Amino acid sequence: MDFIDLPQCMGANGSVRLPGSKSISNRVLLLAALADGETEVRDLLSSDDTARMLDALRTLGVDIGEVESAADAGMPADGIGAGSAAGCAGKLLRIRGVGGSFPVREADLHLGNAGTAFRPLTAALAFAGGNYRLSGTPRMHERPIGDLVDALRQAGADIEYLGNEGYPPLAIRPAKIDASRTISVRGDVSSQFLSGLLMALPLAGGGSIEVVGELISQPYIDITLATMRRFGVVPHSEGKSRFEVPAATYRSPGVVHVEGDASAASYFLALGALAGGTVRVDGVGSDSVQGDVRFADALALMGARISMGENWIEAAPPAAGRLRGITLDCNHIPDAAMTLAPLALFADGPTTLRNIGSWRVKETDRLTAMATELRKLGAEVEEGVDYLQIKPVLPGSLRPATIDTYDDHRMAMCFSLAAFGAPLRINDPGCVAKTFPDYFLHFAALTQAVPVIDIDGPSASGKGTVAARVAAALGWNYLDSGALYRLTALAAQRAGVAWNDEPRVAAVAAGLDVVFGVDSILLAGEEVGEAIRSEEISSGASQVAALPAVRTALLFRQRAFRRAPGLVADGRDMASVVFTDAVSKVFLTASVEARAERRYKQLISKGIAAKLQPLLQEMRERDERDRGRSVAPLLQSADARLLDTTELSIEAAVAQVLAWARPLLPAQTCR
Ligand SMILES: Nc1ncnc2c1ncn2[C@@H]1O[C@H](COP(=O)(O)OP(=O)(O)O)[C@@H](O)[C@H]1O
Ligand SMILES: Nc1ccn([C@@H]2O[C@H](COP(=O)(O)OP(=O)(O)O)[C@@H](O)[C@H]2O)c(=O)n1
Repeated sequence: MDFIDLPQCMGANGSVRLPGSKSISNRVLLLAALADGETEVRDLLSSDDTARMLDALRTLGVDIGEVESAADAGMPADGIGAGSAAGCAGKLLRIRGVGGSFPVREADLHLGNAGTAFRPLTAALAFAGGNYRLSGTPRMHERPIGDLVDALRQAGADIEYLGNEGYPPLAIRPAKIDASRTISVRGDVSSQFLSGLLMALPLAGGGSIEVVGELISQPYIDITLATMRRFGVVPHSEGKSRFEVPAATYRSPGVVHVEGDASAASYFLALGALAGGTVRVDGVGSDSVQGDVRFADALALMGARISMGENWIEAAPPAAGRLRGITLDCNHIPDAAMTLAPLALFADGPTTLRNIGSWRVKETDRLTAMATELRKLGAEVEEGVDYLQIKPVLPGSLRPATIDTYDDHRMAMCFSLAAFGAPLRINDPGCVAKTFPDYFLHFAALTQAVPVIDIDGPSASGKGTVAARVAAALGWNYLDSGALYRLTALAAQRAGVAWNDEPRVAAVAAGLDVVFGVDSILLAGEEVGEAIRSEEISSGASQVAALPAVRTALLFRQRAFRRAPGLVADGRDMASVVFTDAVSKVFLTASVEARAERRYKQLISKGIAAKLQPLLQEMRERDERDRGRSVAPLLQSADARLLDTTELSIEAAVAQVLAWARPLLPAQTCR
C-alpha cells in the first residue's frame, strides 16, 4: 500500500493557482464535442475524470487535439464563470464538434469512477441512435443510475442493466426517441441525473422536464445551465422544479476558459482559516458559477476572516481565539462541505453538518468513511442517516493515525487538514489524481511542518545525552529511536521469536505496546527502562534493526513523535530516512576507544558489571553491523554536519548543536 506521512503542521501561508474545475471541464468537453464548429478549451483540468471523458469522446469519433498551453495560443478567452487569471497556463485542447450526432455508432466505453462522465454520457448516448456499452470500476457499479434511466425511458430510450437493476454497467441500443411529453426525473439522489438529461435533450429535439422530490446540489444545475447557454442553448426554468429545453443545436462559442475548481479551493481556504497567515486561491472568486465558492461563507460563519475578488479568495484565522463550531445545512455545498468535517476538530464547540445524505452515493459512502476515519484520530463523532456531528478535540490531544482514503480523492485531501493536530499517515494518496494530481505538493509548499533536529551517530558517541539536553533547552520533544529497536528485540525475546525471523519480528515491532513516560518506558505495562540497556539486548537491537521489514514497521511510530513545538531525534538514520526534511542535521561521533570507555563508565556507575576489552570488541562488531547493513546503514548524510566529541565535553557538544540549529529555527518554536 502506498502512503504519505504528513508531519504535524504549525502554520500555513501563501497562494495557490487552482486546477480547472472538474464539473465545468467535463460539461464543456461534452458540449464542445456535440456542438457545431471547433472549440478551443483553455485551462482544462488534467485528471483521471477528464481523461475518462476524453477517452470516451475520442472513441465516439470526436476529433480532439492537444495544444501546449493557454499561454501559447494567444487568443482572447471568454470564460464559464470567473475564468482564470492571465498567466494560468493549464491544458489547452481544440475540439472539432460533431454537430449533434457521434460518428461512431457502436462502442464499449470504460468510464472508471467518473460520475461526471458516466451520467451525462448515458443521457447523450441514449438519444444517439447507436449500440453502446458503458461500464466503470466496481465502485461505479455500486452508484445508482436508475432514476436517470427511468427518465430516459420515458422518452423511448432502450437501456438495459447488464448487472444489477438500477446500477451500471449499461447497454444502450438504437430506439425511436420521442421527448414530446414532459419527462419527470427525481432530484433527491444526485443532481447529475437532471444535469445529464438537460444537456442531452437538445439531441432529442428539446422537451420539458419536471423534477420530482427535493432537488439536491442545486448549484451544480446552475453550472449545467450556464455551460449550455455558453454553447447557444438557453433552457428556461421555473424555480428549480420545471425546465424547458428548446430544440436547438449546440454551437461552439470559439474559446472557452474553465475556471478554477471551487471544491479544491476549500482545502486551501481551510488551511488559511486554521493556521494562517493568509492563504489565497487564484482561479475562483465572486464571479464563479460554482456553488462551492460559498464554502467561504461557511468559514466566515466559523469566524475565519475572508476576502474575495472576482477571481480570488483569501482566508485567515479569526482575529482572536479559535474557530467556532457551527450547524449548517450543506445542500448548497455538498462536496466542499466535507472539508468542514476535519476543520471541526479544531473549533470551539461541536459542528453539525446537515442534509448531506448525497455523500453516501459518491466515490465511497463518505458519511461512514468520514466518521470512521475521524474516530481514528480520537474524535467523538455522531453519524446520522444524513448528518454528521463532530465534537472538537482539546488542543494537543489528537492521536497520530493511519487514515484510509477509500479510493476517494476528497477523503485524502480533507484529512491532510488533520495534520494540524497530529502527524498522520494517509494511505493511497495517489487517489487525488481524480481531480488534483499535485495536491500534496501544494500542501507541503503552503504549510510549515513542526521542525526537527536530527542527531545520528555510532554507539556511545553521546547522541542520547546531547539530544535530550538540546530538546530540554528548546522545550521540544525527544525521540530515542534506538529504544524502539531495543524494545523490539526485548519483546521478540519474550515472545520466543528469534531475532532473525524477519516476518515475525516485524509483526512484534508493528504491535509494540509501549508507553514512554518522563523517566520510564512501559512495555505491555511493565517497566523496562533498564532491561533494554543490557549488552545482550544492545546486540539483539542491532540484529533486528538490520531487517528491512522491521524498519518499515517502526517508521511511522518514529514519525509520530514529531509534535509541536519541535522534535530532537537521535539514531542512525534520522537524517537519511526518518526525518529527511530536518532543519538541522548532526552526525555525532568519537573514537571507538573513547566510546567504549564511556559505555564502560556508564555501566559501572549504574552498578552493572562490565569489562572494557569485551565492550570494545562488541562495539566494533556493532559499528560494523550498523555500517554494513543494506537498509539505512549508519553513515553521515551529505547534508549533516560532523561533530567529533572525542575531545569535547557534553556541555560543549550541546552548545555546538544549539549554535548550528538556532539560526535555522522558526521564531515561534524557539525558547
Ligand atoms: N562528549 C562526551 N564526553 C564524555 N562523555 C560523554 C560525552 N557524551 C556522552 N558521554 C557519556 O557517554 C555515555 C554514552 O552516551 P549516550 O548519550 O548514551 O550515547 P549514545 O546515545 O550515542 O549511545 C553516557 O554516560 C554519557 O554521559
Ligand atoms: N535509528 C536507529 C536507531 C538505532 N538503531 C539500531 O538499534 C541499536 C540500538 O540503538 P541505540 O541508539 O539505543 O544504541 P546506542 O547508540 O545507545 O548504543 C543500534 O545498534 C542500531 O543497530 C538503528 O538501526 N536505527
